[in-house]
Amino acid sequence: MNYLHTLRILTALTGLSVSLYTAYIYRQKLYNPDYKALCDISETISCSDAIRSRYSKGFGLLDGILDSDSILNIPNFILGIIFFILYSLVTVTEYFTFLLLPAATISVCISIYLFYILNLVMKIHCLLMSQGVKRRRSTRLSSSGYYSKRTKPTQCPTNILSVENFQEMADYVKEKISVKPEVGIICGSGLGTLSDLVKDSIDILYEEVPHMPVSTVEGHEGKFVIGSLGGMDVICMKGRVHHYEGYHSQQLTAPIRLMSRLGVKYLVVTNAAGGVNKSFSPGDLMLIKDHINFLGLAGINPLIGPNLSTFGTGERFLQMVNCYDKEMRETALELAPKHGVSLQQGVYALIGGPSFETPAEIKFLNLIGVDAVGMSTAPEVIVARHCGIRTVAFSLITNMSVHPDSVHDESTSHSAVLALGSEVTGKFSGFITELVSSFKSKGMPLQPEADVFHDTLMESCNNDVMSKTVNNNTELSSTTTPADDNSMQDNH
Ligand SMILES: O=P(O)(O)O[C@H]1O[C@H](CO)[C@@H](O)[C@H]1O
Ligand SMILES: Nc1nc2[nH]cnc2c(=O)[nH]1
Repeated sequence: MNYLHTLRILTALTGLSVSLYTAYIYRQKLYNPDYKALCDISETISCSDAIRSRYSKGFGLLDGILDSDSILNIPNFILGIIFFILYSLVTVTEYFTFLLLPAATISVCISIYLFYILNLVMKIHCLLMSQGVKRRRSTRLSSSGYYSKRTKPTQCPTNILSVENFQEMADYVKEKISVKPEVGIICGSGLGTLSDLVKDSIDILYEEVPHMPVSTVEGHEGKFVIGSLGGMDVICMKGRVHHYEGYHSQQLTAPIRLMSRLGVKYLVVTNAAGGVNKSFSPGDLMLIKDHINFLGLAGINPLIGPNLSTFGTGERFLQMVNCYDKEMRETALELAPKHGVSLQQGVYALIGGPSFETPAEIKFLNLIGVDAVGMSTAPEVIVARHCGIRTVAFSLITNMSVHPDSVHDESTSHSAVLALGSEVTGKFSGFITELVSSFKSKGMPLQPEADVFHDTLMESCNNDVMSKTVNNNTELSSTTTPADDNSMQDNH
């Protein structure tokens, strides 16, 4: 009898410890997706994945009936803690001992059920035995983002770069710097001198950083400049890489994931672009309200492949509404006049390049509401969004895109783009510095939650709220080009 009593107490204590440890891992994972639990032994023996699965709440039985965030959908570890506390009390006090048999029966049934889920449904072994994996059998991934042998998507079966690779990039950079950058800046073609604004900086060449693609285009020096700007710690990219250089879109967005791993929360993206909106002039700075990503529409998206769920939002189906952060755009519009910057607003289109557009393509872009065209930015913004980094972006209009009737257009050449860039960049120093400084007072990165979406939809119904803060753009709505059509402008 005594022996049985001790065994019951030991069982209750073991159950309680396991439940508490599960609660601990659950909490750690919430704040640090990279946290590796002691029980994550291999790809198939793991509890971390299990703990974030749909079976981790209400044993998965309420899935589909209750929302996963419903307070009634109680995590298994809480049920476990309650169960084992009651079990211990009954054992120790010897009150209600008639409950022990049904309790033990229920616990055996639950164990068999979980054994079935883990081993036959999810095919992983979780030592804590109380949860399951969140991914389906056919798409289970290893931590490095590789599919198991069972599943072979025909396209991009693995990621070009794994989570570990991004971590290696970040570790390398962290070793070299003493600051903790919160702001990222990308300098577009001819805009490299923006990096001169960074004070007390150290430079790290792209070629030094493991897995970092190297710029091959003139006007993109290819180095990180890390230091301080506007009272913020920043990491500035003096030059970027492009799809047309032959890089995979996951490679050209690798620095964004590196930034995310360093703790960057805000991003300022710049590019040189051809003006499609006829009311623009070379030298104008355009605040990007939205983009049309022709590569993305054609199925070239940096998020294709196994989802890197440990980054920021980690969303598989990423919402792109407000990816050009509304609050940051409003701040930019407020600050611009103070610094003598006449800020245009518009939609940026990414084309694959490296050839510039034909007259017919420009006509088409103009018809569909594009204001400026270039060969970058959209993939970076998509990945920044995926990482939960708030982004604001600008196009320097370096040339007006070719007029349909012209035979030769001298301003649309890379050397002309670079020349104009270096000529006018200095004018934006004060503006960019104060914009970066303003991030100090901004909150945590906005996740693409339903209320933001709703907010934006409401906004589009109520006409363009941005027009309240725009001074010079009131003229735009009276021009006749489709790019200025209100339906496009009001959409953001
Ligand atoms: O987008 P950024 O890098 O500023 O460069 C733009 O300028 C180059 C063409 O001159 C293209 O690479 C185009 O994308
Ligand atoms: N695609 C494209 N990219 C540019 N970058 C700078 N100017 C241009 C342009 O006219 N077209």
